[in-house]
Amino acid sequence: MGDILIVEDESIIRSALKRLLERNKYRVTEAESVTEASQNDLDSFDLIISDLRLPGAPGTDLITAAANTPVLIMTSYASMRSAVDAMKMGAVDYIAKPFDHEDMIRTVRRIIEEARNRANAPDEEITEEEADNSEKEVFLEEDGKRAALGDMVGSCEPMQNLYRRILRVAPADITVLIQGESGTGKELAARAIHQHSLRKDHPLICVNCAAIPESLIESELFGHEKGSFTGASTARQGLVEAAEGGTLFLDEIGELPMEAQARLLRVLQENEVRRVGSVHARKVDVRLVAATHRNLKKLVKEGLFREDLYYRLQVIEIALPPLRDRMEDVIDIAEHLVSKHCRRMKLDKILRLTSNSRKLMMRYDWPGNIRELENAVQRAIILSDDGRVHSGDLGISQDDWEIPATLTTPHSAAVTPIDAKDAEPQPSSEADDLSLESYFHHFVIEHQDAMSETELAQKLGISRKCLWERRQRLGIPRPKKAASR
Ligand SMILES: Nc1ncnc2c1ncn2[C@@H]1O[C@H](COP(=O)(O)OP(=O)(O)OP(=O)(O)O)[C@@H](O)[C@H]1O
Repeated sequence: MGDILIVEDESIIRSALKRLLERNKYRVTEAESVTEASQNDLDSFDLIISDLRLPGAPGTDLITAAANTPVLIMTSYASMRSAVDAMKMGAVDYIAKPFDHEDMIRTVRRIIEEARNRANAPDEEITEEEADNSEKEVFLEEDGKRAALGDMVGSCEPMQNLYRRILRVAPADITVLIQGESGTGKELAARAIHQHSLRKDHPLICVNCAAIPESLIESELFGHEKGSFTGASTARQGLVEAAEGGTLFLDEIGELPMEAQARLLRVLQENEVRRVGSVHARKVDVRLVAATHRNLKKLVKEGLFREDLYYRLQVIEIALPPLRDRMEDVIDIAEHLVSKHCRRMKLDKILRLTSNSRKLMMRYDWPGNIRELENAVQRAIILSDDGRVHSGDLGISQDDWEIPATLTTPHSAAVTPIDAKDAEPQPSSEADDLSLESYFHHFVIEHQDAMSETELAQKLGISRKCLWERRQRLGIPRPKKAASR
């Protein structure tokens, strides 16, 4: 079944693990330290299982010493953090001590099987030089200055670093956690990861955990058997299974209820999904990319997010900067969005930004990030009647930005002839928008403890997704109830 090297200095654990593996038909070699392990031909093993803390060099040294053999790290539950670091260094997985025998055998079997499948797959590796060149090709546009990756536009240093990081992690089949404020492009980043992964010809399923009612989320994600709850008249596959072979993008993973977190952990640890109401688990092959605007570590401390799931998720983190930290890209992004929406609306010409709208875009701090910029641009395109995007049509309340001296006089906006429309009093519905927003704000604060999200959305006459988005924009996050673990 396979050759395994165990590297463990505690003889009781070493011999117990040896017996367990031999009972399961593996051939086992033992070592007490990295030095003793290195006396073997490390690449001749199918798997190395090593303790992290050993006398002398740490178990992670074996990761580089055995370039072609997967290394499974064992560590005590208390030092999970170092296990995550070990995975960042290239360990194939980690297992907490004391381990459950079945867990260990399942993990060993899976790792060896996956390594064999990879070895039999056609060799798609490219040299580092080729990789570097392909990165340049992917994100540098024709003029050699502007950069973009997939639908992501932006040439500033942080964005170029982000593109590089995405291209590095995409082909490695590991879980990625994307952090960033609402509207910063987390879904676009997830799409880019999928597009540059070996799974690109399989489905990418995107789910916003905050937009699905808590009572339905488990069956939506994991599926259900017929009769498992009122209304489940037929058995149904969940979105995890629908992503088979591909990528599952879970946006706002911090909103996932505790029960669903437990099921998701099983998907990550065992590659298995159990439908609601079923006693059987099904094998799945799905890569998880998760995103959140929340501080998951804080949620863990508050007992609202499982610590073991958190450690599984944060193996590789990607951070999306808020738009206010990449103001040099604002105009490029705005122009990209104008042209995207003009094409979508099938307009004859692509509208131009007036100089005042450019100035306003540069001055405003975009708390809702690119989503807010996109909404502003769409609104201005619809209101425009002269082929230009005017500052007054962007729907940005003057209370929200510091009016630059160049744009105003004591009585009216100072304008250049080209921006004549910007000088006119705006027939904008700003006052209505503001009063609607404050009504929304009051209504939600007043009723959120007594009503579910679905009831709130129904009363307000909007969808749950829209309710959630407005909560983000107005900074009134959904109150979470602490769940028992
Ligand atoms: N760098 C970018 N260039 C062009 N368009 C972008 C960029 N980043 C985001 N967008 C656009 O902004 C909108 C919001 O992006 P996206 O949905 O990916 O953000 P998000 O962080 O996932 O938001 P949320 O957390 O609210 O779901 C989308 O329409 C997306 O196409």
